[in-house]
Amino acid sequence: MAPCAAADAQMLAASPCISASQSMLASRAAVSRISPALGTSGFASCPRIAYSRPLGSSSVAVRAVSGESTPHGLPIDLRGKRAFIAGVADDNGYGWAIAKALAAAGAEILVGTWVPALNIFETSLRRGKFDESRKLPDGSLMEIAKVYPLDAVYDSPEDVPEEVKTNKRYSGSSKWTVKEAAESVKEDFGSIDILVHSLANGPEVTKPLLETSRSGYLAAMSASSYSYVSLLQHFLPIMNSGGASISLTYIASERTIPGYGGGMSSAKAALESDTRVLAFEAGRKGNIRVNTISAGPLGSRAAKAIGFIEKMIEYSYVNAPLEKELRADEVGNAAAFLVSPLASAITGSTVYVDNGLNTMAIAVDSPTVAS
Ligand SMILES: NC(=O)c1ccc[n+]([C@@H]2O[C@H](COP(=O)([O-])OP(=O)(O)OC[C@H]3O[C@@H](n4cnc5c(N)ncnc54)[C@H](O)[C@@H]3O)[C@@H](O)[C@H]2O)c1
Repeated sequence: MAPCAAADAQMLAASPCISASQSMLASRAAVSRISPALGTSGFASCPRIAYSRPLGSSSVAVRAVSGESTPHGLPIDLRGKRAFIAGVADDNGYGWAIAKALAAAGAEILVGTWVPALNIFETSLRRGKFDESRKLPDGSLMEIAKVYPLDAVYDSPEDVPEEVKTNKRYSGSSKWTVKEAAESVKEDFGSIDILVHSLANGPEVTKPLLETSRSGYLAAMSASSYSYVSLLQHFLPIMNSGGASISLTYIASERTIPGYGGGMSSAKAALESDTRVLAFEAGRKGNIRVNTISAGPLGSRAAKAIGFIEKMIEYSYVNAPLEKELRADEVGNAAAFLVSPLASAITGSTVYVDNGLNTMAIAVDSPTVAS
């Protein structure tokens, strides 16, 4: 969700050990022919390989043999990796942008879609409504290997209240609790390498904290924080060693953003704290890295529910060190980096992808600086 509860791959243009003038995605096809030699850890073995690949009508010879030449560029190479992205229900949000960046880097994409939004998402996908935004930098369309129904507020079938079970928005789907989703992914694919949590919900997000009910506050925590603990808890056993997980957070966790209410700021603070603890536990238990991206404001569906997202986007544009629009793909690219072998020593971190807005203490039109 927005600054609340609730992207194409420019950084990915650096191709796996290939000349800087080539797009990474164009290189994927050729590199995949040498994947047995390259392995799934990607660039680490690049300096020792030499191969040639067709690019358009011409053929580009690539030599990156130690001692012969210096390879250009660093690859974000996710070929051979499988990602489960929880929280994709349209092509506007951060989850979609992250899915695209990971796909562009070569990962296989599975998504988890909130049950009430599943039907419309699958129908739109089937009817080609997202085809334009499925385009990857190499011109191919992102493939989603499978869409899983998910409601991350429920861990297992025993937790689901009768009124939800019988709700017609849920009755057409099955196996959508977190535990069942992980079991289904295991049954279908065996394992994953990357887990992305890009979901949040706060039913009272428009209410100030002082007016938030206990149930509204706890609902925000359940959907936006514990949902991540639960996802990692259930997916960790099927995550390959060396894998990585990320979630999305928002600066309202550490600085006051009036209007981001209903306990959502508290939920993001919990998510960031949990990132550090989970990084330790998942690191020790499964050699899995855990990070969270503190993203700047984006006009996603969830963010629009808060009501003032356009103002937040404008505020960011005017006041951030980088005076530009924040694109969802910039967050997607950062996510691709964080889950890639290039970030192999980064875990437990909150990484800001917000044009630098988090560093500012006062607005640029403040009388303090305007004089
Ligand atoms: N948009 C912003 O300005 C912004 C800024 C910083 C962080 N974020 C975070 O980014 C993440 C993605 O949000 P977004 O803004 O891209 O919006 P989005 O609408 O694309 O994503 C939110 C997703 O959460 C799903 N969802 C809600 N409740 C769920 C549940 N119980 N189980 C499973 N899925 C559920 C929704 O269906 C939706 O697909 C969220 O964590 C959000 O807080 C957003």
